[in-house]
Amino acid sequence: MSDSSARLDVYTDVNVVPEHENSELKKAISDLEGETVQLKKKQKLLDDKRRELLNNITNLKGSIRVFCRVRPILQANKMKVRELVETELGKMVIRLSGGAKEFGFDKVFPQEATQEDVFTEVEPILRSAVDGHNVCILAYGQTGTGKTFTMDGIDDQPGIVLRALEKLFDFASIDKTSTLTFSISMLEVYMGNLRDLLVAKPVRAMHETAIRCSNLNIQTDQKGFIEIEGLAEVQIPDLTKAKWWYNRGRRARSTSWTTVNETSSRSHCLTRISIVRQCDHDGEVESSKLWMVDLGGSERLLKTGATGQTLDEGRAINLSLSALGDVIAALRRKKGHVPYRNSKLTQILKDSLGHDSKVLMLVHVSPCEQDLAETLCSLSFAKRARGVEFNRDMSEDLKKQREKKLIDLEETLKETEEESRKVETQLTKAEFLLCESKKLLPASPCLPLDDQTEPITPKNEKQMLKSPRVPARSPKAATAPPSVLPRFMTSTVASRQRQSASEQQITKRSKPKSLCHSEANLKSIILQKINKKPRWHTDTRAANTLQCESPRSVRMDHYKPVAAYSADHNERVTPTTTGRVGGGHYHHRRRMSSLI
Ligand SMILES: Nc1ncnc2c1ncn2[C@@H]1O[C@H](COP(=O)(O)OP(=O)(O)OP(=O)(O)O)[C@@H](O)[C@H]1O
Repeated sequence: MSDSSARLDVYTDVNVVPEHENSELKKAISDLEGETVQLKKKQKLLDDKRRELLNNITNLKGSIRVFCRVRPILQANKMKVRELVETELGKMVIRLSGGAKEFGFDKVFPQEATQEDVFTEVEPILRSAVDGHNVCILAYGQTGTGKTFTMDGIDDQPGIVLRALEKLFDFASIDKTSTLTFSISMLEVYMGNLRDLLVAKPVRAMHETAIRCSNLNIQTDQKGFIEIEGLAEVQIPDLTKAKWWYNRGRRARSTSWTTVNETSSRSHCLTRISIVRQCDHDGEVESSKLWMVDLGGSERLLKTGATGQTLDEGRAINLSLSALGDVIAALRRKKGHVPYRNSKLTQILKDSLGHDSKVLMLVHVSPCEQDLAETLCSLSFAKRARGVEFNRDMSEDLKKQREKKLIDLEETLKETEEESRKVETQLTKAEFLLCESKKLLPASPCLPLDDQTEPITPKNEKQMLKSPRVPARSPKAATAPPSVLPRFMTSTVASRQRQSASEQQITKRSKPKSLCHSEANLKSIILQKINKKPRWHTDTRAANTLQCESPRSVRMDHYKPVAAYSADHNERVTPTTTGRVGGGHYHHRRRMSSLI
């Protein structure tokens, strides 16, 4: 057979679409493009609606919520204690000689409550953080009542922070309308000074006489947002890196021995997760903060056997806790002046306690008779934070109305989420069809088969179907000046996982049992759209090259970080604003952390 006849055969086998069908295919593509744009718009609207509904629900429940957790009786004093604390649904009852005293809470966790029980109730507030609200979770209570246990947890019972990190990455992997990126900072407020826990070197000497604090400045920008100048902020692209940094920060925390708790925290430990959310539809960027705070133990100083430095530490902790109580009470009463400036703690948390933020305070108490005085102090603090007027002053009628409104809102939220899932399915289908039909358009004159690079074999066919194409950077990203880009906007592992899952999903769908059959199916689907019967012939070699790149996957690499933040511990950590790398030596007065 001559060369030319061979070429003729090839052209006959390959999809040569007649002109009129070609224009119908173009029309179908343009319809599909219109459809995906509309579906994306609808998806964005539904997501906005969901966020608004959730926000209304949280506000109705109270933007400052107070839970109470009762620590179990510890093995050490199991034999010699009398329990005075009883829990009922949403209520704490203290049995006193003169009768019982009741305290109401949004939720009460009895001694047997697990870390999981606690986290289940905490979880909804994390959604608010991802939706763009500043959120503050505070663990408050007497020394030794389990604040660190609730926030940090122990090896086999992780606490809120680790669970929250996991949850955030879960949210990122299932978010269909935006890309989420996270970074972590940790600091402690010790005797009124701030100390960066991510750049601090763990100090192994137990009784160092001085603490060197880093030069961290609390700044308020024009919009009233708080930034801590000089505080290291590390990008966390995945859960493993997030855990690594978090554990590093915890080890650097100051602890000391008191008569009440062997590893008493002598400071407030603050973990901040900065969340950047970029909407895939319009590129809009939102940021929010999630603070998780293990407060220093509130204590009656005489009881802890504190003297000297420990006494000073206790005083400093009590002063800042009382300032925190004043701020929350003022916010509760919606009082004009909120005394944020009275402590470093409240200055740092200023933009995450007030306007439009969500606060969750977990008050910890001991069940033992010997701790009664402290327990009553903690419960009074909680009562003030919760606002006495909240339920007591509300008439039964109002309470019922509120309950009904909550039920209605939750119902609407469910429906919205359901509708959003349906739109997501439609969008995936439309994008798949669009992607495949574009490949049926003859883009340029066909090359003779001899000129094609590699023959298709079963081996590389598999390879091609599996490996996604490298996503192109969007024109937006290519042209945007780096200085205006948020510094955390790199793809996270979660987002990359989501991308590859999405591609695998589509590849699975596009992966033909028989390639001819698959393409014929595709054509018939597209032809159905343009009301035509399939007439084209199939060239299996051409069909083999079908790889569907999810159009939605392109978004991941839009941005590069401006600063070289890295969660890899071999790499550099950069402080947020000053450019000063905090590799200095921090001589902490003493440290007995059990976490080393
Ligand atoms: N819910 C719980 N279940 C089991 N053990 C607990 C629980 N809560 C606290 N503990 C144990 O009680 C001890 C004291 O708890 P923890 O150190 O968390 O108290 P703390 O309130 O953080 O104290 P401090 O303010 O002094 O730092 C620890 O040994 C801890 O493991």
